[in-house]
Amino acid sequence: MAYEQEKQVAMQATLAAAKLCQRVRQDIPPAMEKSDKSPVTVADYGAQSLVCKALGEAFPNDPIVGEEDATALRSPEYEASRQKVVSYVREIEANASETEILNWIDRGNGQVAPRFWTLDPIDGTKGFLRQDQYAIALALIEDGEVKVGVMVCPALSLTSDDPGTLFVAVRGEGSQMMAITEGELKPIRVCGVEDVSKLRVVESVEASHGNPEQQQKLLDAVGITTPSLHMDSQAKYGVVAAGDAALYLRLPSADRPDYRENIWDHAAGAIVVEEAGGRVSDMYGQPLDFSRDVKLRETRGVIVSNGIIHDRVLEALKR
Ligand SMILES: Nc1ncnc2c1ncn2[C@@H]1O[C@H](COP(=O)(O)O)[C@@H](OP(=O)(O)O)[C@H]1O
Ligand SMILES: [Mg+2]
Repeated sequence: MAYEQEKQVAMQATLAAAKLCQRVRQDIPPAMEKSDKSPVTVADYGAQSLVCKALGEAFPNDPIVGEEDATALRSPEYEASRQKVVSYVREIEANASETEILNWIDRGNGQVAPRFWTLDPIDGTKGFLRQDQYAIALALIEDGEVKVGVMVCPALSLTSDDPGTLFVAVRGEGSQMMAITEGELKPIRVCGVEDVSKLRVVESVEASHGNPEQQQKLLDAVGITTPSLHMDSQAKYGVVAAGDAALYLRLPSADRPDYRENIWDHAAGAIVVEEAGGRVSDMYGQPLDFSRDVKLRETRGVIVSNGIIHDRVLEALKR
C-alpha cells in the first residue's frame, strides 16, 4: 500500500500528541498569548514537540511546517511554561532533555517544499480551552497535493461512547476512522442526499472565524432548514467525511477581510473528506492550493461537502 510508513508514523505520532493534550486538559491550562493575540497552551508546544520528534526520526529529510515555534518558550519570561512543557513531554518521552524538546518544537519551522509535512498540534485551541472539540492535524504534501492526512479528535465520539476519534486518509486509498479506545480502522463515506432541507451543516463555534450572517443566508438560499451544529477545529471535516454532516461552511469573516487561511488548518481535513467521496473548494469552486505558501493566499472561504450538494451551494453563492 502507498505511503504505509508515513501513515503509520503519522498515526502513532498524533496519538501520542493527543495523549499529552488530554493529560494537560485535566489540569485546565492557562493560555499564553502569541504576538497575533491568538491563544497558545503548553499542550500546543508539547504536541508539536512529540510529532516533530517522531517525524524527524522517521523522515529526517522532510521539512515540517508547524503552527508553533519555541522562540517565546525559550525566553526567561516563559520559564514556568517551559518547565511544564518539559514535564508533560517527559511523561511520554522519559529521557528527553529540555534542549531536545525545544529543538523538536523548532523542527516545525520548515518551509513549503516539493515534499513536506504540515502540522497543527492543536487545531481549535479555543475549543481545547473551553473543554470542547479540538484536533491534532498532520498532513504530508507532495508537489502541492495532500497525500496523507491524519486528524485525532480526542473529544469527539462518533462510533463509540468513549470520546476520541482518529481519521486517516491516503490519496487514492480512501478514508478510515477509528474510535481511539477500540483501535480498529474502518472505511468511511460521506452521506447521500434524500431531502435537502434536512441536511446537517457544521460551522465554527467562533463567529469571528467565519461569517455567520452570510452563511445563514446561503443556507436559506440552498433550502436547508436544520439548525447548524457548531464545532471547533477540523473535527468538522471529520463529521462530513463520516457522513454525519453534509456540509461545512466557512465564509470569509466580514471583520477580517485580510485574513488568509493557514495550510495546517485545512490540509489533513481536506484529504479525509475527499477520500471519503466529498469535495473541498473555496467559495468560487477553486480547489485549495497547498503548493505555495503557509497561507492559502488565493483561497477565499472554504466549502466542504458530501460532493452531491456542492454545485448547488456554489450556485447559491454566486447569486
Ligand atoms: N478570522 C479568521 N478567519 C478564519 N479562521 C481563523 C480566523 N482567526 C483564526 N482562525 C483560525 O481558525 C482556527 C480554528 O478553526 P475553527 O473556527 O474551525 O475551530 C484557528 O486555528 P488554531 O486553533 O489552531 O489557532 C485559527 O487558525
Ligand atoms: Mg488551527
